[in-house]
Amino acid sequence: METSVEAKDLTIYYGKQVALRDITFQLGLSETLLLLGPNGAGKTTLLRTIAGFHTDYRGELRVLGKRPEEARDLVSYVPQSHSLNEKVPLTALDVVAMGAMYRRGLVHRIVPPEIKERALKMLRFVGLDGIADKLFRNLSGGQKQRVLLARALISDPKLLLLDEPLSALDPSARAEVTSVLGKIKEKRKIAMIITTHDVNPLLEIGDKVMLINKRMITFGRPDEALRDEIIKSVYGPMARAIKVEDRLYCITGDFHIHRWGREVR
Ligand SMILES: Nc1ncnc2c1ncn2[C@@H]1O[C@H](COP(=O)(O)OP(=O)(O)OP(=O)(O)O)[C@@H](O)[C@H]1O
Repeated sequence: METSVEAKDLTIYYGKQVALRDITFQLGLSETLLLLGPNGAGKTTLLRTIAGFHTDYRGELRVLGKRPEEARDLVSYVPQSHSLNEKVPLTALDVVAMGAMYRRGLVHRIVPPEIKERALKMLRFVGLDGIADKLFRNLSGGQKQRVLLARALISDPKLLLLDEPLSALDPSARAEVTSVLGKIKEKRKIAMIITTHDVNPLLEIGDKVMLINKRMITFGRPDEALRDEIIKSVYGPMARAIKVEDRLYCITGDFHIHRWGREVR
């Protein structure tokens, strides 16, 4: 199988401390992996390692057939919280265009016409072409997340890494963003790895699920990987994996609560 990511006996360190071990898996070129695990399980660490930002690891790791550091141009990474300074009056279009300009070493504020055209196309793709000239800081949470997805897509990545893309959103914004993720999967046919505390809203787009908790607990198709006894081994006896009318639900009792944009755990 041609793979987007391939890991064999991967162990990730922070100096002498092991953050994550026993990671072995293969992800196909257009597959979506949902990466699930409790607080501190190592989800962000694994994502940043695949992105080529964290290099303190042993074992094998290949991203699109290359070492992660060499594959960076083929990968887009959307961190849990964006690092844009909201005091700077950037429009939605500016933010999307940044995704193409940084790659070409362009750091000035004037967006070249060719990039503007592509940025508008990306905004249309995420259903936001009407707000191109609005200030990013004034957008709703769901709109901001969709703009950040458009920014990640403009460089035409083959692998998209998303850290908790739904966690700061209210239910209707979650549905908006989930539907854009489904569209990316269907139309762009690229590989995605999405970290989440709550796998349920994403199960329909997940080809594979990995559950981690400082080590890999399970990896496979959702119905194989999310078995009741496995979920209980990580989240305790109250946790459940249940099927209702052929749809799988994973009840872990593990969720983020956000108030006024600040994350409370
Ligand atoms: N820069 C760092 N230096 C040392 N240890 C770190 C560093 N970053 C993370 N860790 C540790 O690595 C482990 C995994 O953290 P990580 O942030 O990857 O977990 P996570 O599953 O993404 O957690 P959360 O769901 O809370 O975001 C934790 O024990 C954390 O304390």
